[in-house]
Amino acid sequence: MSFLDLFPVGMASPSFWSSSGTNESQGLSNASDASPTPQMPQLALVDFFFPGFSMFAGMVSKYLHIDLNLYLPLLLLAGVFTVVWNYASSYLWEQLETHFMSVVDIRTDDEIYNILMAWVANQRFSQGARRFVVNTNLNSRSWRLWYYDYDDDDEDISETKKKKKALSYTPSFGSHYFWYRGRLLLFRRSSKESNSFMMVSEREEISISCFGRNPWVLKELLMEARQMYLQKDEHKTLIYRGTLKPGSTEPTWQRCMARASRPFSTVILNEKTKQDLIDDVTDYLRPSTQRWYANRGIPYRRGYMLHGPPGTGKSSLSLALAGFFKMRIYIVSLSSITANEETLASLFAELPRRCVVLLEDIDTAGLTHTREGTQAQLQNQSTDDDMVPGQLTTGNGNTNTNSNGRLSLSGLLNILDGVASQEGRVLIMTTNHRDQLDSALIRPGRVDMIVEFGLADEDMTSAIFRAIFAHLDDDDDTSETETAADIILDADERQKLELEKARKQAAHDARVNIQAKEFASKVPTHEFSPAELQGYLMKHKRDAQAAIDSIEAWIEQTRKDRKEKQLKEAEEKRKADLKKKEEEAKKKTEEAKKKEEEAKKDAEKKTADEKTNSTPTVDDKETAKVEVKESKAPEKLELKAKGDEKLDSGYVTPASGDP
Ligand SMILES: Nc1ncnc2c1ncn2[C@@H]1O[C@H](COP(=O)(O)OP(=O)(O)OP(=O)(O)O)[C@@H](O)[C@H]1O
Repeated sequence: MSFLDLFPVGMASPSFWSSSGTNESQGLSNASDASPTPQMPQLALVDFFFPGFSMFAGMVSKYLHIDLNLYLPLLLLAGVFTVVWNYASSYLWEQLETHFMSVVDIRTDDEIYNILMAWVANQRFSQGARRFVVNTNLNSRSWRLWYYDYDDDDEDISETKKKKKALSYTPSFGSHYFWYRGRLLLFRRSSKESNSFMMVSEREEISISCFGRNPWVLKELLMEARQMYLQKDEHKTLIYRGTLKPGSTEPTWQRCMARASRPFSTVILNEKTKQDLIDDVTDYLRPSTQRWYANRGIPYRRGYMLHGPPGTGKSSLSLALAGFFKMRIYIVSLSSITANEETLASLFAELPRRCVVLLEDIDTAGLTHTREGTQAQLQNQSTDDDMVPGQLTTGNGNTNTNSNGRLSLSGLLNILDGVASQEGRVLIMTTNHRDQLDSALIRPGRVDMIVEFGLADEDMTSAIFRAIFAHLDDDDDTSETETAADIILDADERQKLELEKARKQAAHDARVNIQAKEFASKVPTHEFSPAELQGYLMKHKRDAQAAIDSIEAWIEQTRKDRKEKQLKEAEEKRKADLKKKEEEAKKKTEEAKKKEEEAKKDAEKKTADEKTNSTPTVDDKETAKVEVKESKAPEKLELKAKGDEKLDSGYVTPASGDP
């Protein structure tokens, strides 16, 4: 049986309705029984609004013997009501929202999005939603906020002890009602019309509304969400880096990671220096200190300079400091292309009041020429095109950004002295070559404390060894030990177990101390950086003895590698110099050639001009004749000239002494 067989003959044609439906139908069709044709426009109209209605009504009439015509007015009414309701309800809702509700819109390109979504994911209404979005990372997908690394908190350890990404559930697009502090709130998530190049997750809009004109409950909710978010990061140091927004020249701070705060004790440095630094910053951050500065008109800022060879712990100390004082750290490398006065100024303007600002590698920023440098140096500087973009230049006194758009020393000083840096921030500058810096940059007031970092000495080496091999409580798989302890309910047995554990640890630490001394005695002092030694030890982190046994071979190899590297660098430098010299010589030869050609051309032109000037015209011929004659017979010429004069002027000029 085909599909068409279901329908009576002629059903598909417009005339079917009037001819076959007349027997049963009365309503609309009764009026047209006698003449089927006038009904057609009505049916066509109904079909227009409800496509396929005539066909459906025909089937219902044939098989169920119900005449839908009778219900047509009702259906139409329902349709009209639906349309009106749609318009009216959205209008009414709009009016209600405008006059009787408070709404907070959440920007998806702001950190508040991450804050709120973290809160929402923890709410009952979110976990009970029937349609929801599942994420392993709740953070905004907006390019301004999309971080490439996930917080460690987003991971959980399952019973099988395998690390898995935690799943977060948030309500899907639509309106979701929930109760908060006894008030009914509405969480709305919708997809906004936007450019197709944006990802779906980027195109969402979030808002929370409450009934009533006072939005206090919304503000409280946001505060609670923020508090919860901050608690999550309490034991972490949030690291931000100064960068340019993708595809634009606008600078911005991008949160790049949240690291577990590094304890101060893990930074190996002279204990007194460490304590002095902590005391200094503690004193500086006291509210009374701020008043003290203000009362005396002294700019409220504090600068620290950390200097020393690469890999000696400058960045580590800065991070530990930020973690210790629970402050965010904002890092900008002056050797990066983003570093010019304009970008730095806007980055500084965006900084929060209390934070650590780390200006990295100011030596790579081109301060090898000092501000007191000679005029020649300055001239060289201005023509030096080999500098890395973003390098600092000494400036020419007139401008803070030189012609290449690079940051000048005066530009940097302006930023350091500017209003933006007088907000109680801790400014740390790091450098590998302190001696090459301008004294203006490190004068008291700009740099208040200088901390020197050096290559590892014997004490440092053994401290690094201990740091790697000492047993820390967190190293244990606590879930396993806890289970064992839980099983043994007897207090004595438990105490015994703990004592045994402590004894084992003490024995381990004593062994590590001896090994550390042995290791340190084998490493020459002030030759290797802590980072190099740490890197080596980490290769043997499960076997301390192996680390001691193979250190000599490593030292040998490292020296060899360094020598090779030095030779390679020297060779590269030699080649580069040679190439530069050749290029300069070539340039000079070309210039000389060019000059020669120009001189030749000039000479040729001159000769040509002379020739042109010397080609005899009629007058010239006359003059020449005169000249020739003049040379032959001066007296005669004189007479002739006088004759000419007579002819030209019409009268004779009386010559002196002429009778
Ligand atoms: N004094 C130190 N105490 C503890 N760890 C250190 C120390 N020096 C270096 N390290 C280790 O070496 C690595 C590199 O250190 P860090 O980045 O702090 O050095 P740096 O001086 O800032 O180097 P650079 O000048 O190249 O930026 C880190 O993993 C750090 O743990």
